[in-house]
Parts: sequence; C-alpha cells; structure tokens
Amino acid sequence: MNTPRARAMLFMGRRSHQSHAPHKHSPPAVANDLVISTVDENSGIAMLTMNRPPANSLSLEMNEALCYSLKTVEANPKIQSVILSSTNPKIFSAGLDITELVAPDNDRLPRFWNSLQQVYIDLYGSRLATVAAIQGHAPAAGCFLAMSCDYRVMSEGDTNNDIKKKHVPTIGLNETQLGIAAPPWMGQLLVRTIGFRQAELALALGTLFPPEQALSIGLVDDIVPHQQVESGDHKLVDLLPSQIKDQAQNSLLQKAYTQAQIYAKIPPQARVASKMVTREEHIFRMIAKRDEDTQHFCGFVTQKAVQKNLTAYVEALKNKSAKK
Ligand SMILES: CC/C=C\CC/C=C/CC(=O)SCCNC(=O)CCNC(=O)[C@H](O)C(C)(C)COP(=O)(O)OP(=O)(O)OC[C@H]1O[C@@H](n2cnc3c(N)ncnc32)[C@H](O)[C@@H]1OP(=O)(O)O
Repeated sequence: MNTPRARAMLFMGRRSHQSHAPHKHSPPAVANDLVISTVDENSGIAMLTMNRPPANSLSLEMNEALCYSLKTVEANPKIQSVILSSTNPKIFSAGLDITELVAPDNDRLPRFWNSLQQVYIDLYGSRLATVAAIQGHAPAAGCFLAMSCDYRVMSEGDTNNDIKKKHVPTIGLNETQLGIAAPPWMGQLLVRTIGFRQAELALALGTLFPPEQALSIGLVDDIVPHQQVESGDHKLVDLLPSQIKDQAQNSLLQKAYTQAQIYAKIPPQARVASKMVTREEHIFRMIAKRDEDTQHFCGFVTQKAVQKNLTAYVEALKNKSAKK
C-alpha cells in the first residue's frame, strides 16, 4: 500500500484503497442537498457549502456527501482550490451527529465511522488546495474538518454590545467534555497543527478557543472582523450558492476567496508534492490501522458509561435549544 505509486495516487485524487470507500462513484441520494457544490473554472476555484440544518453535524450521509462532492470537484482538472463553508452563519459544523452515537445500530455504527475516516483521507489528502471559511462554531469533528484543510480563516464573530446579538464562535477538540476522546488520528492532527504541549493541554481539557486565541496558538491562520466589505472581489459572487448569494460582501468569504486565489496560482504539481511531504505519512499510518480504529471506536462508544454520558449530553443540548 505504501508504495510511491500508491502515495502519488492518493494525492492526485485517484484512490488505490477503495475497499472502505462508502461512496465509490455513485452519488449519495442526498449529496446535492447536504453539500452544495459550485465551481468557477475561470478562476480554478470551487466552493463546498455544508447545508445540513440545524448544525451541519456529521451523520453517515453527510460524511458521504462531503466525500462525494470533494471527489467530484477534484475530478475537474480546471479546479485547483476549494473553499469549505457553511450555509449557517453561526455554525461551521457541530462535529459528529451525536445521535449517531447514542443507542447505535450495530450495522450502521462501523459504517458511520468508516465514512468519517474517509472524510479525513479524502480531505486531508486532497490534491486541491483547501481553505476553510469558519464563520461560526467548529467543535470536535467540526474542528477536525477545518484542520484537514490547508488554510483556516475564522470570523471574529459578532462582538456587538447588545448581548442578544453577541456571537463569538469557538473552535477546538472538546471531546473530553462529552466523556469521550478524540480518535488518535484526529488528536494527532491537533498536535500537528498547534504543537505538542498546546495540544496536550487542549485535548485533556477539551478546550474550545475563541478566534483570537485560536489565532495565537496557530489553530487558525487568520481571523477577520464580522463585517461587510465595500470593495470585495466581485468574482466571488459567481461562486456562491443561491442560499448564501447575499453574502458576497462578507469579509470572511472574501478573505477565504483571496487565499484560494493565491493557492490556485501555485503550479499544482509543486503544491501537491509539498503537501505530500507533510501529510502522506500521517494518512498512511491511519489507513494501516483503519480496521483497528473502527473496532476500538465501536467498542468504546457502546460502553455503558460512555452511553450514559452521551445520552445526558444530547438531553442537555435539546434542553438548551428548547429554552431559546
Ligand atoms: C476512540 C474514539 C471514540 C470516540 C470518538 C468520538 C469523536 C467525536 C467527535 C465529535 O465530533 S463529538 C460531537 C461534539 N460536538 C459538540 O459537542 C457540539 C455540540 N453542539 C454545541 O455545542 C452547540 O450546538 C453549538 C455550539 C455547535 C451551536 O450552539 P447554538 O448555536 O446555541 O445551537 P444549539 O445548541 O441550540 O443547537 C441547534 C440544534 O442543533 C442540534 N445539535 C447541535 N450539535 C449537534 C450535534 N453535534 N449532533 C446533533 N445535533 C446537534 C441541537 O440539538 C439543536 O437541535 P434542536 O432540534 O434541538 O434545535
């Protein structure tokens, strides 16, 4: 598996390890609704906009839709960069759909985990330059999605004095707060992104970082004020799906677009080769342990104590939402 050819295939968007890929080449039935895909061949930029209300949480179908959409865009040789964004202005992704983990179906649970592993393999190993436009919260696997991209831009949120309007997004791997732990490959992504000591602290405590802190530890690469820009890049409007067309002047999306343009101008073979230098070993290590990882996950999640914590967590989420 870990031959030079297999490595090159992985990063050129051609998979040499399809055995676990749930989506193969047929579109998941709801792919178009869950992830909206738009492309602009002139600029070489595409946009994948997550659209699974209320929180873009990652269900089996959402994971499949992400992989399918990414693969479809990758297959277009004119596209070099992709922006990952959300139709929800306050939530990038709430991480795994927790309802997948509570009282799970024995057949679905391993398929669900495989689909998440595939998102990691496909997104972290994409031949495309990937830019995460993090407009709102990105806890747990939401943070993982962002970390799997090449560049992360985060909105500072709405720091309005009016408490009702105030909204400060956070990002981080908060799994321990739920009584679970991030899987090794996800935890290692944090180590690779923010360094050993910061990651050790953040993983143990399940820290969710507000934008400024996330920037200072390198969890995101840039933060932008929550505002409209006067003279943004007008070409962005061609890329936006109808659901968020009105956000063409959004400073976060403008910044993500500028970064995607910068990447699109780098000769792709050089950009892809440099990405392999930093990522291939990590991906192949995960692939080698994929089945073991799935077994460990299923065994862990179905433990009584873990189920108890997760059930209580889902209840608390629902109660919080009901009180709004
Ligand atoms: C060995 C390895 C073993 C295990 C590894 C397992 C790995 C897990 C990684 C994960 O990703 S676990 C998931 C962790 N995610 C979270 O803890 C986030 C939970 N959500 C929130 O904290 C908040 O919802 C938010 C900060 C994202 C947004 O807050 P807010 O804007 O105030 O919205 P609401 O809280 O009112 O939520 C709206 C709506 O969405 C539902 N929801 C939120 N998150 C999830 C989720 N992760 N899964 C499913 N559903 C979610 C929430 O219940 C509300 O739904 P209603 O229908 O009640 O409105």
